[in-house]
Amino acid sequence: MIEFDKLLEELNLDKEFNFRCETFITLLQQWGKVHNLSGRLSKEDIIENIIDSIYPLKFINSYESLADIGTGAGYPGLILAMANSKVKTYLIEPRLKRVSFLNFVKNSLGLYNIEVLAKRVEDVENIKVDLITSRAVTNTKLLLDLTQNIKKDQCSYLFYKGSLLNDEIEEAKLNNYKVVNKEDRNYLYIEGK
Ligand SMILES: C[S@@+](CC[C@H](N)C(=O)[O-])C[C@H]1O[C@@H](n2cnc3c(N)ncnc32)[C@H](O)[C@@H]1O
Repeated sequence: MIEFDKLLEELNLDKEFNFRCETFITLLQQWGKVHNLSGRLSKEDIIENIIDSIYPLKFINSYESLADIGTGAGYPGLILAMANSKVKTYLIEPRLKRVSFLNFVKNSLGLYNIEVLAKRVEDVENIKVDLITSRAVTNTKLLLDLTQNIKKDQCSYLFYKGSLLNDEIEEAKLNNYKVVNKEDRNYLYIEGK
């Protein structure tokens, strides 16, 4: 896939990331059928989701710790952790089959920067991160409210949104934010200052 190869080059992602993606694709296709983890399981669909997950690395600031809310089968938090295995990454996901899958991928790839927390985000305690991500879980205001307990003072947010973003921005009373559009996707980035 040309777009994928171009993006990897642009983001300076090496062969190791490519290998991790191949393994993730194989495992998701195996587990996905049995455990109903993700609706879209063709290789092309999975690569599209991987591109969607890592595309924001083009424009966000670097970060040392990350929490992804509602990681499901891996998007975007697991993929971001595969792209940068030095970043401490918490994948917060309450559904146990999804948790087992995320742990299986983590162990298969030796990604010990990842910690999978089998909880709802509002029940998570004792972690503080400087980037919070989420895709397809809930609206912006609720995400900001539910993550109060895990944010560092200068925390940034990256939410993967569709087209209905303006109402959400208004409801959440956001001032400093950036929206980056790519096809049907709107990435909402709120930079911690
Ligand atoms: C529609 S799926 C999206 C999964 C993945 N982020 C993606 O984009 O493919 C929503 C996920 O959020 C999880 N979830 C729902 N409420 C949550 C909460 N309060 N805290 C953490 N995860 C939650 C669900 O278990 C589910 O796996």
